[in-house]
Amino acid sequence: MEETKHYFEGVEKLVEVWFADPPLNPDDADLRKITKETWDGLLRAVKCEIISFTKNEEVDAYVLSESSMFVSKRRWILKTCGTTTPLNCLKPMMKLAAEMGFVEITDFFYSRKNFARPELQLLPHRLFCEEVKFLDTIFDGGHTYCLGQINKDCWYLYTLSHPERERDDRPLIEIPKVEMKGLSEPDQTIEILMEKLDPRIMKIFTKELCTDGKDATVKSKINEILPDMVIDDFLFEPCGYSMNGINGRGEYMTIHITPEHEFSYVSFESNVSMNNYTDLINRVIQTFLPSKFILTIFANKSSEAYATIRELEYNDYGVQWQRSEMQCCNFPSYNLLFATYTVCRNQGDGEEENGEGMKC
Ligand SMILES: C[S@+](CC[C@H](N)C(=O)[O-])C[C@H]1O[C@@H](n2cnc3c(N)ncnc32)[C@H](O)[C@@H]1O
Repeated sequence: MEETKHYFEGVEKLVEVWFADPPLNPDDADLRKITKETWDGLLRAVKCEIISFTKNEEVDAYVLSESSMFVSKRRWILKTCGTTTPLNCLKPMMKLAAEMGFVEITDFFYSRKNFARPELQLLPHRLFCEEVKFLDTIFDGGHTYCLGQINKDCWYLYTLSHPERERDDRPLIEIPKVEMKGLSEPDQTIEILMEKLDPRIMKIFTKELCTDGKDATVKSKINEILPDMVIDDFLFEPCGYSMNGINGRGEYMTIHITPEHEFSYVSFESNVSMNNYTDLINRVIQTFLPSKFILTIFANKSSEAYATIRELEYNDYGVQWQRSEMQCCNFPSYNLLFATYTVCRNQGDGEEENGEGMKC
């Protein structure tokens, strides 16, 4: 691969952990009681820092120097890009949670797209098999998947993925196992990972064209994607953009933009509940005009999206984007859809080998 002087890996590593309500005083235990100073300390191990914070009744949302973190009562989401090392704060975070009474994990997901420049990553993130080895030192019974083409665009997943009836057997934090009560609440996550974006749109996310995050949010119409979201946005110097949006139903959206032409990348993620994501996906791709994108949707059995995500099998996004891959996985407690799309007029896009393929 051609050496570039400046390179930034937009692709994020995404950690999502759900804890069971503690058996004793479940109403008192709340991950949002962890202070900003404590998070500052934990995030040092990840090599990123908090740059902005917003909250509502349901969720605390942090914009980070490299992406975002969302904290709700019993769910923690950490999404970081660049050469950050999010798995390095997993054990300390679980220890903190255990001190609050959260001794059982009900769901765990670690996922990411393949890196364009894996050789720049730090241990334990240089290869997916290295990440799996690291996670296996923490969890028993992790399941690993690679969706897509391992020598082209692909997406890795490590999950505990236990069916409901096996929940008492979940691994945990060197603390006696406890029984989980109740059914899981509805949960769904949609991610759209876009590459090779329209340079005219990417220009918005530079200090040349915009003064600050708000200016870029309005000029790009990001605020129209999910209009009920209260937005916290940040425009980096000289370019780069991150935003978190939250609403009163505990839903979030987050967008991160690496606008540099040679390696442009935009990610969209939300847990907004919908029984059909077609319109949302259309709004996102029309906002950024990528040449190719990966779509993933998770929905658990209680989610209104659970039964409907297969409908996307029949959807194309206008004449411009053509689906090149699609896989549906039925896990015991959730469905997962993975699909890749490329722009029709550039059939070659997305056909180049990725930096990380076939090395494990
Ligand atoms: C943090 S943002 C968004 C990253 C996100 N994962 C994405 O989707 O690309 C990264 C963009 O901001 C730029 N940037 C400028 N200053 C930065 C800083 N101090 N830390 C991280 N990125 C910075 C990078 O060059 C890149 O274009």
